[in-house]
Amino acid sequence: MSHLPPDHFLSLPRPEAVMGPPPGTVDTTTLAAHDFDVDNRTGFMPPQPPLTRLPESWSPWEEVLDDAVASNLQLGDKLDLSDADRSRSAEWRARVRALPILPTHELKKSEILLRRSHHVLSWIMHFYTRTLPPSSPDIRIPPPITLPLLQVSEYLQLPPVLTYSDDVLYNWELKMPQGPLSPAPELDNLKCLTLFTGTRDEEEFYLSSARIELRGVEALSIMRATMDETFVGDDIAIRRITAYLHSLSSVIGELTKLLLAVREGCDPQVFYNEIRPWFRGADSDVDAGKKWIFEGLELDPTLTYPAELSGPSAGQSSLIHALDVFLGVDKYSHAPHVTGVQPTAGTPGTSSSASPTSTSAPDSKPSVSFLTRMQSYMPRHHRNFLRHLSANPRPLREFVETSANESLTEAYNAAVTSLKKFRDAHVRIVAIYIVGPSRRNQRPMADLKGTGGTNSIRFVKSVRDQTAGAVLDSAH
Ligand code: HEM
Repeated sequence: MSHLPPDHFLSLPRPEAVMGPPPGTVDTTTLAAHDFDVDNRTGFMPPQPPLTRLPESWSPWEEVLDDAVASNLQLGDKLDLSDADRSRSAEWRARVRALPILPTHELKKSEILLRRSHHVLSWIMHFYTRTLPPSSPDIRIPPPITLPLLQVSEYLQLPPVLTYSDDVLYNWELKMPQGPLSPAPELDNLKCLTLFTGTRDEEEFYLSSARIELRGVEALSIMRATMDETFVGDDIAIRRITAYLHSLSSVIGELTKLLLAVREGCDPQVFYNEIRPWFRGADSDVDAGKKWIFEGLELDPTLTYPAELSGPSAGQSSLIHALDVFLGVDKYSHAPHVTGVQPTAGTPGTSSSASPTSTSAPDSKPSVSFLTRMQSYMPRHHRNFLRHLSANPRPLREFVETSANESLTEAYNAAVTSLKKFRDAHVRIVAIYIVGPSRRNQRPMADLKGTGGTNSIRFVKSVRDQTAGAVLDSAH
């Protein structure tokens, strides 16, 4: 960097993660943040394998998580839970409650430490809440988890709950070392860092998304090249964009194959009955009338009751949203009325009955599109990337419409249709992994709600149908 002038943004010291950069300057809290933390080899996945261990000062968290994994803890509402299972998880929860409340200020110095902390604390929280006996009247998260998890989440601007970044983006390592010249991890050279069940099915479930993220890097570079060409906008540009859009259709076709390949390693019954219940966030406890209570919240006056507490969902993948936004399909697929959430009586709008310092949940959830709600679960640099993409002054769809070029329109429609086919496949996956197993009903209650809080199959079908509606008339 010695050749850079001292006032260049890359020469400036990293801004404090929590404060962000001063107004008018670029956020450089991560190495690639000047590029929205989107790497040209690994896209929304980090280019280096994520940190696997926090420094010594925070080892009590790491140890209690190791212990949860090694103890093979079982879901609290498992039908054939043995007394030994029950007492093992009760002992583990007692250990969590006895943890010291560790300070988090030093973690703010590094985005990488903050990410690992969010990963460790949110996995502990899910192990804790989901092993509670079903007879517990509410879900109480003890202070040694509440305080650091809410503080770390505040710094990262993420909800204090397991997110797609905790179980996919930052939950991998290489099976075998790759040479320094390898541009990105090979799709079959990944394994996961943390699992609830230790099963291959669970690992394959996360890795199917990870592979989609890595294969999607080519889509990101096509988007970049297309955006450059729309600025030129001449006949050559139109020809190039036409070719790029055909390539994009093929890449989305590859993503569809990778999505369907989840069936090779992840059994639907195991997914529905043994894996998915671990993901449940506060939404899933609403029907049972249970509130999440963050004990100790009042000890830090800067903290408030979290607004968002849905479980992790690949609906938080920035890649799929980026495709929607780039193609201008999001106005259809994720129109404001496509919230996925069934309005409940007396919860029409945005009002909330919890006071800022209340330790328990507000009664209602704002009615915003699923896309908008899921963006708050994405790493903030990725959220900014999507905002930047939305603010593109020469949107592709408009460009295609005004160009009125038949080949270009056809290529655009092919890309939209490819995205619609991805969603056809996704509807099949939701039918196989959620609707089918729910009919056999091995769990206490048939659970058709998505972990993102939607009415799963109805919602994914409506997003798919809206995507199809974005195809342009060939007259354009
Ligand atoms: C077994 C595998 C999968 C199942 C059972 C599944 C299930 C679901 C469900 C139930 C929803 C509704 C939202 C919610 O409440 O969470 C959803 C949404 C979504 N999922 Fe999946 N999903 C799977 C794999 C994937 C993968 C691998 C991706 C891509 C990386 C993906 C991308 C999305 C997207 C983008 C949405 C938002 C709706 C849309 O834009 O189409 N899903 N998924």
